[in-house]
Amino acid sequence: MRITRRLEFDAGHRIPNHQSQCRHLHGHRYALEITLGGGVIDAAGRPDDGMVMDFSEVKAIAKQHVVDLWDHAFLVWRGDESVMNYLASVPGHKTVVLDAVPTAENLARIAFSILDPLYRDSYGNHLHLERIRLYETPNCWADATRDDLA
Ligand SMILES: Nc1nc2c(c(=O)[nH]1)N=C([C@H](O)[C@H](O)COP(=O)(O)OP(=O)(O)OP(=O)(O)O)CN2
Ligand SMILES: [Zn+2]
Repeated sequence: MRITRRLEFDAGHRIPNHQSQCRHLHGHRYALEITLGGGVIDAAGRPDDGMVMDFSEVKAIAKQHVVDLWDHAFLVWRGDESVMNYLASVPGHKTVVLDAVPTAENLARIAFSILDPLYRDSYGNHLHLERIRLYETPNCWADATRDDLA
């Protein structure tokens, strides 16, 4: 069985070597969809009976480890020297420094690697993270699965 929980956040980014307008500083209303696989819990009387995992628990983990960190932050590739230097000059700025250019593909892959160990086996029903879908715009998204981890 598969379940999916969606969370949304706002963040700034740029793709420094992009040939068009994405090299400019801009932001998105991102959406993160977390798809988990696992068995449906069959334990009458338990609060999670009939669930793969309580959606509120799925949300709490993603919120604590990804969404709250990236929300209203600027996501910057550590090799983007001019923007790194500028953001460092802004007192108390919320900046997330990444080892890769902040494309939808890389953000999906990074979110997968952060969240993967946090969902695995926590419910004893072979729970596992199957896919992270990261929407950069309503029309553009990337899917990361285990095969995409570096
Ligand atoms: N494969 C990828 N291509 C692009 C990415 C990306 O992350 N992966 N990112 C961008 C830009 O950051 C931008 O967010 C997308 O721009 P655009 O294609 O213009 O998307 P819009 O929704 O604004 O376009 P509409 O045509 O207005 O729907 C570029 N490419
Ligand atoms: Zn963009």
